[in-house]
Amino acid sequence: MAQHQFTEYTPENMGKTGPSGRRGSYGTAAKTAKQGSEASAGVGASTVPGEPDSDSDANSFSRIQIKPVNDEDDTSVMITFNQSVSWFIVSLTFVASISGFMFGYDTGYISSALVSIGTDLDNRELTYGNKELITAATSLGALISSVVAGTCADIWGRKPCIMFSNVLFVIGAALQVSAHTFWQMAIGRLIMGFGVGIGSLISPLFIGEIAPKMIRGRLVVINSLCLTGGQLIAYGCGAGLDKVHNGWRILVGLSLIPTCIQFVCFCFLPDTPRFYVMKGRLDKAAEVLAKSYNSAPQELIQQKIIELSSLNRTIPGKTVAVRVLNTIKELHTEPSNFRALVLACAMQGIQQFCGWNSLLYFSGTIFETVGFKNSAAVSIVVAGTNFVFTLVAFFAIDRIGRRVILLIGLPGMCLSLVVCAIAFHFMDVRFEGGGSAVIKDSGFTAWGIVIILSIICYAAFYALGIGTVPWQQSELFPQAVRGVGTSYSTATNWAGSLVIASTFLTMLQNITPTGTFALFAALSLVSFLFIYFCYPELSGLELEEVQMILKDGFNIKASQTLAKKRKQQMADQRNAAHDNELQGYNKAKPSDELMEG
Ligand SMILES: O[C@H]1[C@H](O)[C@@H](O)[C@H](O)[C@@H](O)[C@H]1O
Repeated sequence: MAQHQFTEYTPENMGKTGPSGRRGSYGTAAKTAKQGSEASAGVGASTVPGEPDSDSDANSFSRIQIKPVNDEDDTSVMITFNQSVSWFIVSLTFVASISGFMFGYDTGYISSALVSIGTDLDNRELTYGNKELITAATSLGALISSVVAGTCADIWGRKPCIMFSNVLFVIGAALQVSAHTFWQMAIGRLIMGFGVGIGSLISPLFIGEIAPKMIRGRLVVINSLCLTGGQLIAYGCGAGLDKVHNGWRILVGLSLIPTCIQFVCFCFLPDTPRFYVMKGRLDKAAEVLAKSYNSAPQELIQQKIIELSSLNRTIPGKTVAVRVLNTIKELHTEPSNFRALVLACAMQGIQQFCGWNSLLYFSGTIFETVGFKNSAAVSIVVAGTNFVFTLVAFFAIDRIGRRVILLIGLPGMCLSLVVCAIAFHFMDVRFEGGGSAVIKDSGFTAWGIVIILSIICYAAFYALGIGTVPWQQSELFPQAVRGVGTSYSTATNWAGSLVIASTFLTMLQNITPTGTFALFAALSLVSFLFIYFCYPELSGLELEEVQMILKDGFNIKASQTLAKKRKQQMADQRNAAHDNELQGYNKAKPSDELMEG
């Protein structure tokens, strides 16, 4: 265990900026802390004097350098807290995850609401086109808002953006609940979609930034659990309110409860320490870290802040617009950022183009076609499987790792889809215009059961891997481009969702169900190959270490080695803490809390 030197740093000098506008007062401290770790670690990480750019104070500013790794050379040195999770972090995670719930509930309730709306809007039945527009409005709104949400989160903060999404949820829901015309309903759905897009991006980003690295995957999956749970509850409530007069208004009105709870909670909760560091509010960052790791000594908190601010780099630019343009430029021109962007967008694209949402949205139609009278019940089973296997992913994502669960999930999905395609072939189902189906043997058949079982297996493998892992997207990007990077990937998700949902019935009609499911199977296979060759293992790594992995390639092997090493270090640390406890040390020495590569 390394002995780290403590610095002359005091809370009073926190947040003061040097002549350059950067945190000059941290410069010497960062240097001292880093030299301490270097001297004892004897590894390649080094403190380099501030680069001689015009606006830096070379004497008082220094940077932590993380070199690229290859299989043998692990040069990362990061400060880690011994304590894994506190109630404060758990509370922040659950409050942020309400956005995930809203995402799931608001995209989930519409299929049953559309059935029970009847002639309540404009005193007429909704046309097929009206229904499509009301459904798609939310995805379209989410697509539009996700494009700008990341930048807004970097400018104003993660918390204000989530609170703004609450306001949009309330306006959107109020418009829908009181709607008597088709257009009011569609506009309400669009505004609600703006809120969904913001929440879908910021909630996982917020959780990723507050989470301790060893359980970051799990905490982000809590957001996915709320999402799939929200979908399940929406299906359940939809089935329950099916026969109730104005049941759809109650269904929409219920969505106001969680969003108001989230707004009120965030009035009393802070933003993430990394965001505060980004804005130079180091005192606030230290305060949040101290609450998050309440058993960590003050000196260690201070050192972590020093480390984070040394790694923090502000993108230059006189105005916001110039800074955004420079960020976009840096996202594309810096190789590690570009690799992160490719991975994040590809993962979200794969998640949508493997066809899950089309099955979720149209499962009722499919199950009725293959002979199930109570199709709503079977749809609930499919949504329930999605939820249960997201729970399995929760336990597996940090222990087994993101890469492994993806590499198990995608072949499973591919196989289930192949079986489904074959079963549809033997059932001889043809879909005709307007979503109606012609079937050779009507009624309940063995092939019908095969289709349902294979769709349930598909749901399980999907939720285990590709349904869950892409939402870990924020860990791929460094702080300076995280907001914009996650905007790109979240927009890819919503664009994919929109394309797939609007083309699924046409595909069933034009290339038959067998062709459609075979196409999704082929896409799952190609995705498997992409992940095998390009997706590194990031479990257990500090957010700042991920860029080191992506610096000179996808470095799959190096990432696996580093992830393994981190797990071992954590286990050793836990054992050491346990031994200390047995020997009667109640207070961990600061140096025991530090670990290094
Ligand atoms: O991760 C989620 C989840 O898998 C949902 O079930 C799905 O509807 C969403 O599109 C996806 O982003």
